[in-house]
Amino acid sequence: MAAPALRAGHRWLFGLRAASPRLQAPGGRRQSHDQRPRAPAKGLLAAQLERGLFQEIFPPQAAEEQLPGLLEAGRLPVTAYCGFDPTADSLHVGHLLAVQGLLHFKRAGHNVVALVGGATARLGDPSGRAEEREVLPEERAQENAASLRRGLQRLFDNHRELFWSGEGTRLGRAAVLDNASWLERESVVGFLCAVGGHLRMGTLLSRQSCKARLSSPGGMGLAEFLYPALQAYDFLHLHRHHGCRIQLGGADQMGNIMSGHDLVSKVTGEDVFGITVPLITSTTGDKLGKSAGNAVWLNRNRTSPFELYQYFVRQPDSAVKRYLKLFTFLPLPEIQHIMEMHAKEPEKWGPQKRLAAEVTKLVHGKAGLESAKRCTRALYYSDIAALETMSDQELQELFREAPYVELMLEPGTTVLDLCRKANAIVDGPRGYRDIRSGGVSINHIKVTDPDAVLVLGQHILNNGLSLLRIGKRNYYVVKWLQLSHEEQKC
Ligand SMILES: Nc1ncnc2c1ncn2[C@@H]1O[C@H](COP(=O)(O)OP(=O)(O)OP(=O)(O)O)[C@@H](O)[C@H]1O
Ligand SMILES: N[C@@H](Cc1ccc(O)cc1)C(=O)O
Repeated sequence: MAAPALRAGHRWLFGLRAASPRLQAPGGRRQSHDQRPRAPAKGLLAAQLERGLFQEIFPPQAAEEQLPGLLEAGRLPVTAYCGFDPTADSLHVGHLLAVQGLLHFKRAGHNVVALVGGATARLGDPSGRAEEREVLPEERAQENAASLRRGLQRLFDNHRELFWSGEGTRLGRAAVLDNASWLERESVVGFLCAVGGHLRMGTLLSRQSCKARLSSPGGMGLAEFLYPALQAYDFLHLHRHHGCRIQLGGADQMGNIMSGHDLVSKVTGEDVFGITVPLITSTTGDKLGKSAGNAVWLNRNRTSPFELYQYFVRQPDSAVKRYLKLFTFLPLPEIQHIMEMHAKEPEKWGPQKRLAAEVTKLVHGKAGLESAKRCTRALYYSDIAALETMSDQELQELFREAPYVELMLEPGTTVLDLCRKANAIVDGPRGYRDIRSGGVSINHIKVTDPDAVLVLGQHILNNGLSLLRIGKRNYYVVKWLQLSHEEQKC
């Protein structure tokens, strides 16, 4: 019955606060291992509870009773799923944690489904929302869904190629599905008959996300209200057609996961489970994601490999150990060792760099990681060799805000000509003076003679580019056109 299940949920949440390694004792002190209840399970479950990746289990008693056995190494594979609504055309770092959860299932030999919510995205999940979402047009939902499917597949492929060595276990299978392929085919009457009697109004109304939306100034629309029922129906569909027994999601998904659990167990009489991963937040405590407008994206056209790498390199010491456990597959003793080295040589930023490298490799592959490192050397270490080997795409990504100018190279072009043609200095004597006074550099080297003729290999790199900087941080990327062999010889 719904109400006792919810109470049990609360009891578990309460118990888990003590169990979660992430949570701190009053006064900000971390609880010692001894104060925590013993890890209630073996295998995958215990390992991920210890890493802090699995936060809550539903129903709570399953953490000690059914799940440890079900997920133990060497047992028959189970199938777990997690859904991602394509309300944007890219996944982001918050989603990566849920994907990481799926990948750990695969590594333990279980099968996973990454579900793109092509249908649910059009309704909009009310969980954690202060306002109703804008209706997503069907065409946009389809385009975004295709992009998310590619993003998820890329993560599974990169993981298999770069992070899986066999390790004596079979790597579980992964499928990427879209709920539009069944929800859009289901009739309204069919849906209500399948779901209507099993999901109770009292329970749905008592969910935190529903209460919050109902008491908001704009109230709650029917589509939002029915959202959890559609997500529950997905769980039922995946249970019937793919044998799915576990739904994974961020902590804000617990209400929807409980509805799915209700529906599947009532309709089929079988035990199914929910697992949540912690929410990744910004330094101000907001959930990292689209709604808060602070997403760090996984698609290169939104956040470059360099920017993703830098996001992780910038993590403070207070977060980096936890992130190494959550976002990488490094064994815990290795993480411990990395942290011990860091205590001896903090100036090397060892854990941050390792974290950044592991995540960038998973998201963008080896080439993406190399690109991130090349851009880092070019920008922060003024490394001309790195600058010279950068592609046009990398340069544009690196200086996203910088104007990108294409210019024809004419014989005798001077430093002043370059600055003027790029609109980087003001016309007249003031621009001339600005160069003289040392405010301009080309390819990281200061130029003070406005009349100096540009030299290939120095002012113009072998890849046909010049990086012009005015003052401290105004960059201009210049691409020289028609650099023929003849000109290069001049
Ligand atoms: N910052 C985050 N930390 C952990 N999990 C997250 C985070 N953001 C999203 N998720 C999880 O990823 C899954 C897909 O989320 P969803 O498609 O709603 O994206 P979203 O970024 O949460 O959307 P929005 O920001 O628009 O609410 C859910 O299980 C969600 O809880
Ligand atoms: N409701 C989830 C996405 C989702 C969609 C369909 C599902 O079956 C599961 C999850 C979210 O917004 O975060």
